[in-house]
Amino acid sequence: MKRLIKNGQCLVDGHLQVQDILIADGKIEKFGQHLAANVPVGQIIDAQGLFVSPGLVDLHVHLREPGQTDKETVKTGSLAAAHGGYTTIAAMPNVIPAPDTPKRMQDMLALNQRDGAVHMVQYATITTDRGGDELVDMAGLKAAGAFAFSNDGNGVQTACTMYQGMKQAAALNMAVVAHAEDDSLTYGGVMHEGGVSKRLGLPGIPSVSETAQVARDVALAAATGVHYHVCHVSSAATVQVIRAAKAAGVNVTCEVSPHHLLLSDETITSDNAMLKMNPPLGSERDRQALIAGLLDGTIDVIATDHAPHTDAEKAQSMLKAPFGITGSETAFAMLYTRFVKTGLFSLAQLINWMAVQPAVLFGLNAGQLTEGAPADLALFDLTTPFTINANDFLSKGHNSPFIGEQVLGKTVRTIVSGQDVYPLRDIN
Ligand SMILES: NC(=O)N[C@@H](CC(=O)O)C(=O)O
Ligand SMILES: [Zn+2]
Repeated sequence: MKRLIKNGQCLVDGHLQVQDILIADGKIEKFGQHLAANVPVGQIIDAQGLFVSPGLVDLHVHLREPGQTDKETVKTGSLAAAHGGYTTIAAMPNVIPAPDTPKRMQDMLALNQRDGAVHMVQYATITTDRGGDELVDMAGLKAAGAFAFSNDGNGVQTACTMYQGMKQAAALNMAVVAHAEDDSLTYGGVMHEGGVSKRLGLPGIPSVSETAQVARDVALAAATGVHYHVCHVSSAATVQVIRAAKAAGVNVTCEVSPHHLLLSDETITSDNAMLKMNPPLGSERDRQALIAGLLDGTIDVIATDHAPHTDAEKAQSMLKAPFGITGSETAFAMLYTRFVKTGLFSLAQLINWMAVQPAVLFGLNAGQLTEGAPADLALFDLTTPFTINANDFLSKGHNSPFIGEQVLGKTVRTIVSGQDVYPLRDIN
């Protein structure tokens, strides 16, 4: 079936231009001005005044199924992504059981295929059950359809395990995607170690727990040649390590989360678990270094680290609540409002970091608004202010520090392979 999106504002060579998009068979058939086409009645979408973006691509989400479906499911998590304008998401393997064998990967992919509202790719673990030192059957997992390898939620503690894992992944031409955290340096902390943690009397996590492991892994990546991708970089020192590694020609890429760009430990004025995540919010200096890292190309992409938890869990003190906040449904609007409207980033840069580059880094057929590409699109209203409201979330998680924020950039419609996935007709 054909559909025509008329008069949307699209990025062409970095600037907004009024364009039409003709969709046929789930793909963009034509992209241009004043397209005339024979489309069935009711299949013309008036996008006047809306920003029509390539669907966003999120390299880091937690969907909790199987194992913790009180927090999220593949259905609710992928709908939350669609609500945020994402059309492709990469699901982390910290589910129970973890996709650490080919059979479990096949089961996981079948579930994603059945319930995913958007395109999904799936990380396999690096080690069995994301712990210890027993490497998974990487070749078997690749053959079963794994996207890349990650123990996200935890760092790989032993250099030898990481080294052997990287060697195997490199031979398979697969990426190793690392949550970098040296457990011997976290001291049971719940927030960034610094003046604020001292003032609040909360145990701190030194940022060197991240930097030390990234430095180790950069050396291992250089020795193995693997594509090493660092998750949710949070500190100035880590940005500097990655900058130097890139300059030395190491095959390293990295992501930053919206919350690490938007917030710092100074936002934490009281014991508030909505501001507890891993890695923790850094200092204001760290935050500035992350912004500078994006702008100079050290940081490649923005990924949400969408990490839903139950209301009851996150109502607890920072000492007890689990680490993690949601992100899929707030990322674009928060970043657009705080960084593009203020002139710090251009809209083209933001879309490059949220859609184009995530696809480029991992060879996904996504992130492009060009003829022949999948018709994966997000339509955003950049002019009508709205308030972020937990009642609008399609995620089961309400653990967002951005609830109540006044923003621009509401998702009006999300289209995957030519079909509407948001707004949605049946949610259950
Ligand atoms: N980021 C978090 O604080 N939590 C994530 C795990 C992770 O990405 O490290 C989760 O799964 O809850
Ligand atoms: Zn992580």
